[in-house]
Amino acid sequence: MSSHGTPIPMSSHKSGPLTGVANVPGDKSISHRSLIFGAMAVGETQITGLLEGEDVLDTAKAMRQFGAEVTDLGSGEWSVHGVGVGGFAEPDQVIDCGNSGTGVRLIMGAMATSPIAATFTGDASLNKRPMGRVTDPLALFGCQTYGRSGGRLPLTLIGAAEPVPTRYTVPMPSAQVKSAVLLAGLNTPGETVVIEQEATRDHTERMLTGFGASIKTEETKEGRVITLQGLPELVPQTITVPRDPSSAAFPVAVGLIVDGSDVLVPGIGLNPTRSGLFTTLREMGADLTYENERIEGGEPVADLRARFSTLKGIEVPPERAASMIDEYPILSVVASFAEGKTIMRGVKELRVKESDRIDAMARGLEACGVEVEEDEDTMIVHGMGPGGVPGGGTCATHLDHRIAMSFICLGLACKNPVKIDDGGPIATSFPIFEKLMKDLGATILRANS
Ligand SMILES: O=C(O)C1=C[C@@H](OP(=O)(O)O)[C@@H](O)[C@H](O)C1
Ligand SMILES: C=C(OP(=O)(O)O)C(=O)O
Repeated sequence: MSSHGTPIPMSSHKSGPLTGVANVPGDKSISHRSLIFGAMAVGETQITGLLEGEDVLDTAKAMRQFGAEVTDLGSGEWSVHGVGVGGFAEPDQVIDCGNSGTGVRLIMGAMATSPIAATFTGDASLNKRPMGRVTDPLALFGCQTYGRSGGRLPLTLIGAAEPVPTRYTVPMPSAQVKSAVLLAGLNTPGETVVIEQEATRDHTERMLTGFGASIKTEETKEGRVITLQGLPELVPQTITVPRDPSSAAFPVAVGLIVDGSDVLVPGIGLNPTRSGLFTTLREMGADLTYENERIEGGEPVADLRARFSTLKGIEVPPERAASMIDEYPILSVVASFAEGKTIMRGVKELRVKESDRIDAMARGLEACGVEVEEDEDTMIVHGMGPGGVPGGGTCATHLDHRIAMSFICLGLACKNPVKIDDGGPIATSFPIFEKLMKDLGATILRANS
């Protein structure tokens, strides 16, 4: 089932060369943060290029429930009148974050140090995901949570009336946990310190600095030590959201695996905490070039050009995992068309995303004739060479947008069509995916069309 409706079965079919320009939507991580940080600033934040996917729209609704004025001005332009740090009102309805781990975890952090209560829920996927990783550190500030066993949603959080500053080492590589703790630190007097052993996406640190918070990051023997000074007044910003590298991954991938293709994906952020997939693809021999390299909004940006390539399997360094964590499903598709094995280690976080992504990809690839090995923390794909994957399988998507899009991409380069049980979740992060792919020349059908 899609998160908000009936299932949308789809199929994708071997396509001729995919060519043209793919303008992917705004970055999901930055879109959530623009709304949440805007809601915590005093005055009006203006946002251009917001991703209008379901995940982000759920965050916009939640910010309204906490008292911010959030207005859709049309064409990706949004305005947020914030209530200031500590200014959140108590919502009078349950906060439904839909399919979004980022939304619920960041919002819990943002409210955890205000003297209000809120109840959070999500769809069947989100309500299975672990929340203890966020509620445990938030409890150190003095808030209380009452949830289902295993720390699952639905969950009620009662914010700390007198929050105490906290020093916390994040036990798994997670930007969501890091961000939740930093956001709780905003309404806490004194210094909040978060330590991460592996660098994860740093949008919270960069953007909060832009909003006027004092955040210092030091590389030490312990890891990255991030220190936030509490009780800043956040200053509203004018934000242009860059295009999402995690969405760019799909047109880039089909450009590489569909014979004769040449696809241009303009304006993609190459922040090193996000660009691990592109480095990996180039190591596999991809004809993936960075054109018109430039700096936009303080971030390195380039137009990505992907042309059909003969690829070789490689071992992806595990220390790169955090910088491409959402891209392993589509990498496993690309790896199916490489010569030799692609070994992905250090990827157990994939098991607690919208679905268990190692299991979902392994089962679907096997159904399409690809050999996959896995253990708790590893996935190995045995490549079948360009054009060598039989296809013909039906793949379960488990309410997971990235699984759905990955199998659609697979089918475009297989000998036989690939079916997915539900393309509905694609709307959570990439609502224009189907049209964008068809405009490049992809054959994608809905079961009833
Ligand atoms: O902070 C963020 O915006 C995100 C962090 C990652 O999750 P984890 O922090 O759980 O690894 C990523 O998978 C998610 O899509 C977005
Ligand atoms: C893991 C993802 O998102 P979230 O954790 O926000 O649900 C994703 O978009 O791949």
